[in-house]
Amino acid sequence: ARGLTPTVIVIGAGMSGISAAKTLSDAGIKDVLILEATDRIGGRIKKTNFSGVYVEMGANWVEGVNGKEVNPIWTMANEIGLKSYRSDFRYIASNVYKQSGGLYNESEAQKIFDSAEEFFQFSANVSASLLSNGAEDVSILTAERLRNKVPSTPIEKALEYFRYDSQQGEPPRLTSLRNTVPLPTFADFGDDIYFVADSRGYESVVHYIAKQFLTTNKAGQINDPRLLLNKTQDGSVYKADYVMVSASIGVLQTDLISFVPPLPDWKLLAIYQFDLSVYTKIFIKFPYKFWPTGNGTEFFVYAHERRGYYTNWQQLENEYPGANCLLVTVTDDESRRIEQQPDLKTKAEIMEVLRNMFGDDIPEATDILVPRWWSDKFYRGCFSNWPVGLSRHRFNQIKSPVDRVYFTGEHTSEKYFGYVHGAYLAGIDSANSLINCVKKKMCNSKDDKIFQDENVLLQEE
Ligand SMILES: Cc1cc2nc3c(=O)[nH]c(=O)nc-3n(C[C@H](O)[C@H](O)[C@H](O)COP(=O)(O)OP(=O)(O)OC[C@H]3O[C@@H](n4cnc5c(N)ncnc54)[C@H](O)[C@@H]3O)c2cc1C
Repeated sequence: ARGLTPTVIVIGAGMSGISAAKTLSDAGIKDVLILEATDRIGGRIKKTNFSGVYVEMGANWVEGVNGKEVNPIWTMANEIGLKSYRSDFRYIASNVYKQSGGLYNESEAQKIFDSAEEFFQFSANVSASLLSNGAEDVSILTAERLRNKVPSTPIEKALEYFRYDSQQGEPPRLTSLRNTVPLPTFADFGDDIYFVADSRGYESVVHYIAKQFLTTNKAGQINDPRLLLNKTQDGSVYKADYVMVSASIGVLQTDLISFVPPLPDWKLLAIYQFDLSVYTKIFIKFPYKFWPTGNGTEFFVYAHERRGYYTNWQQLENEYPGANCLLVTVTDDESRRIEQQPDLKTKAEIMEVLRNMFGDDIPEATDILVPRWWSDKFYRGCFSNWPVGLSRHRFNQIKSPVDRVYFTGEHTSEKYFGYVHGAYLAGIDSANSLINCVKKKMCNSKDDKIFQDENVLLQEE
């Protein structure tokens, strides 16, 4: 180690920063310094105590399990015995509530569900043919129009929301068909997703990786001088040969971090064009259960005429027995609206929705948790989504290094952007490019040249 001048400074100790630092360390570049703005590692994987149980404010599922390849996060979750529960969405059609109460007829709901499934297959074919023809990208909504499958009734809209917005955090109008249908996560790692409910938190996977290269004290806590927490705007100066930036793309879209000299135009254009979705998991607690429990009841849907209005529900009896907790998820504009209003207002809205579904006799909620990722200057959102029309060339520029400044994070994973495994694999990838530069002096890829030419063009405009 060279003391005050490490080879690499890693900005951010979320999954990707920790994964990058470990990869560097494994390759013999042990003099890294990780600077994290908050008081903890894990970033968007974060547990909190909610009325006596540990719930996840950020990432909750290991997504992509039981497929042809093994999701590396699943491997680690098993190595540490992380408690998780397979989510079973097969019964949704029997659990769709009308706006003013009562369930939709199951066969009616099933028909809409089947038709959505048929559309999904169709759209996957459209996506594949766009790719093979080298044609322009289209949105998921465009594909719906092609098939005359644009949802119009509350139940159609609710089921569409359940399928797309709960995965991408943004509506089909904004989302790239070519890059999200089908999602490589499920094609490669399998269709199953497992809900983590463990008092150590999903973040224990990040700790598990960190402890493989950072020192710990007798109590097992990380005490390595190469990890500095609460590192923000305190006037300290650190020097290094290289920097690896792992902050969210939402952070990079603001001026929280200033680069001197400024990032080139091609880089900024790429960063500014990608999307960071907002996805809000609201936990609510009750004195007792008034919702159906048992097999096939875990997920339910509320079909309000206002699309995305408290649509997605999960009862957590399996995961947190006896805690009497529900989880309702909102996204995008609803998330931003709810982040900006007091929790009491949100609770009142949710109580009204629940009374519509279950009648006036239900008890008042005793506690509510509303995470605010979008308002948080260290995140500015939840997971990235590929907007329609953004080319692969432009996408590659998001992760491309600028001189000795490297980039990583879930938003730099071409196949698995938006996910925990995407962040993990991106950390390894970006670290490997940096290692190639340090050790083999392979620093300027051919692509960089293209980018630089483009930059000149932009400046001449
Ligand atoms: C609500 C929510 C639900 C999600 N659900 C799932 C899910 O179920 N399954 C799944 O696979 N994925 C899910 N995700 C996505 C997953 O959490 C992320 O893809 C992944 O954790 C991102 O890791 P990262 O290292 O790229 O970024 P981050 O976790 O954001 O790490 C970046 C780190 O940089 C720090 N930082 C920011 N600015 C600075 C600065 N100026 N200086 C120093 N440090 C800074 C941050 O504090 C943070 O610790 C979800 C995310 C959210 C928010």
